[in-house]
Order: sequence, then structure tokens, then C-alpha cells
Amino acid sequence: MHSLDSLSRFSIPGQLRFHAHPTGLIFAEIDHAAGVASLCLQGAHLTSFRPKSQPEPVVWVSEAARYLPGKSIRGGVPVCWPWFGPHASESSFPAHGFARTVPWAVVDSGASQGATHLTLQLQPSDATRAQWPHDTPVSLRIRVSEVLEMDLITHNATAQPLPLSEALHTYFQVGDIAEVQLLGLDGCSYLDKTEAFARKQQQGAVRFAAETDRVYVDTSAECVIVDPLLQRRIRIAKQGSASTVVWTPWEQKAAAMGDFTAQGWRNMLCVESANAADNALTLQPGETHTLSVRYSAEAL
Ligand SMILES: O=P(O)(O)OC[C@H]1O[C@@H](O)[C@H](O)[C@@H](O)[C@@H]1O
Repeated sequence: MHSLDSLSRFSIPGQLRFHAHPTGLIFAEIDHAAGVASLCLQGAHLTSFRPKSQPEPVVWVSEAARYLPGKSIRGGVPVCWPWFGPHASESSFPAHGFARTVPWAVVDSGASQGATHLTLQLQPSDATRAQWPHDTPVSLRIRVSEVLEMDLITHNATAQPLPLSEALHTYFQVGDIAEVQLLGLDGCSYLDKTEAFARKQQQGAVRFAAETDRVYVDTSAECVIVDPLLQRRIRIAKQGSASTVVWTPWEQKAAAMGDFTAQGWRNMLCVESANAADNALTLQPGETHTLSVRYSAEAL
């Protein structure tokens, strides 16, 4: 694992620095001329992003989030890998895979093409190998400017095809979940996790009035969150992702989770760029797969 000293060679004066949280977790702080972001090295978990043109963050993190070794953080961009949701056969394995709670190493940083960038690689251990005994290097590359770009890159270095599901489980900041609309999914099929995975079809924009937990399949469309309170649109563009997961817990579920404040759930919406359910991947020997997202905000 990194010490702060060993990270100094990746620092960029005025643009990228590292610091330790009182719990020991190490964070990267990126301050680009056009946008700011924070990322926890555990989980390669981005915990905030705000274009400097925006008064409010684009990426939401819970005010009650816990920053603890081995625990996932409520908000930001959890990396769900190498499976999304519950493990297919082992109920004791963690939901959404182990990537979001284990150490990642910084392997590169820089400032080029108008952005500050940082690349991390998951560090396999005996504990991860017990759940995933495959040689599949995985890295996360982020680029911060007025927009946030992220690439989740998985390489199958084994001699056999491997099943894999994944998501960049992004929590977006909204003025009030009950007022926003999500565009881009009209006509898509989805699995409704609140109704035992019933298969349904989206009609028009997605609006929210209760717990919503859906895996939209066979869609690589750009999604747009229209937010009348914050007077902005958030654009979510992606490549290498054929599913979009839409999740909001609503009051009761959020209260049961223990890491939301009483009203915090109202200010978030998860729109997750994924390869899950019908769109789970099979990585062929030697294949490299990249899931890429690009988040931007503009005034309404
Ligand atoms: O509490 P977790 O493990 O971070 O998961 C949050 C949510 O993540 C979503 O992606 C799932 O579809 C939901 O079912 C789940 O509740």
C-alpha cells in the first residue's frame, strides 16, 4: 500500500496533491483550472467532482458517508467489479464486487490535453484472489477539467474466457429527486429490481416518486438529468457500456442504510454506466475491455 511519501512523485504542484484522512485512507485532490475532484485510493473511489463554472457539485457524496478501511463510501463513483449486484453463486461475497473496498495503487499522473489525469491499478491480494482467482489487471483512468472522464480498463491475461459484470456507480447531485427527469432511456427494456426483476419498457422520461432500482439493458445512449431546481442539465455519455442502472433509495431504504442523512437521499440520483444482467461480458483470452464515461453540466 502507498505511504504519502511514496506518492509525492505523482504530485503536480498546484494541480494534484495527496493527503491522509484521519482514518488513514489516502485521497488525491485534483485542482484543475476548470474543475476540482477528490478520489480515495481505496477503491479508486472518486468522491467529488465540480466544474468550476458550477456552484454545486456534479458528483454527490453523502454528508453521513464513512471513510473507513475496507468499507465502501456512500456516494461518489464506486467501482463495481468484477461483478455487479450479488455474486452469481456465493452469497457471502460482497455485493458489487470487491474493487470498491480494496487498495488501488497510483501508477501514473500528468497534465496534458487540457486536463489533469490520474491512473490507478487494483492491487490483488490473497483476499481478492480467494474471490476471483483470475489474472485480470484492472485500472481506472480519470481526467478532470470542465468535464470528468473515466475509463475502467480490464485485461484478461488468462487463457480462458471469463464472465464479468461491472459498473461505474455514479451518484449525481440533484436539487430534489422528485423534480428531476432523466432523458435518454425512452423505449428501452429494463429489469425492475423493486418488482422481482420484472421486465418492462420505459415510456418517455424517467421520473421519481418512490424507490427506483432498474437495470436498463441494450442501451449505450447518452442520458441527461434535467434539474429545474439547480437549473442545469447533467450529460452522461458512455462507451463500452450496454446497460444503464438507475437507482434512488427513497426515504425508507435510505434510513435503513445508515450512511444517509435524513434528507440526503433527496439530493442524489444514481445513473450507472454498466455491463450487467443481459449485458454481462465474456472477456476472451488476451482481450482488453474499456468502459468509458464522460460527465458534463450545462445551464438549462
Ligand atoms: O448499498 P450498495 O451496495 O452500495 O448498493 C446500492 C444500490 O446499488 C444499485 O446499483 C443497485 O441496483 C441497488 O439494488 C443497490 O441497493
